[in-house]
Amino acid sequence: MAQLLSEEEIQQQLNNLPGWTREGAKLQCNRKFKDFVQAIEFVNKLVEPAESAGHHPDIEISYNKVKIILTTHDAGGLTKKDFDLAKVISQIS
Ligand SMILES: C[C@H](O)[C@H](O)[C@H]1CNC2=NC(N)=NC(=O)C2=N1
Repeated sequence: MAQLLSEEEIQQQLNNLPGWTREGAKLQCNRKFKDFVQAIEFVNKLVEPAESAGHHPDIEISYNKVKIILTTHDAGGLTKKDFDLAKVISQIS
């Protein structure tokens, strides 16, 4: 099972991850698109990297806005897996 990161490690990782905030045991990112279709296209692009990583974000879609939430459920908090996937998601437009 992935190891929970220390408070210091979490802060270090967050400093290298613009656009993401930490909400307790979760990482969160809000993205806004032109319309619903573009928002769904973005969500579709997350499927392959999430499946490859065996790690799956919670996703909230509201018309043209997408909220992505990452946490490692089986570890009960934030692990390297969350930050690794967050970095990949940040590269997707
Ligand atoms: C067995 C399977 O790999 C696990 O249940 C994975 C699946 N995807 C997951 N995704 C997330 N975000 N957290 C997990 O702990 C998690 N666990």
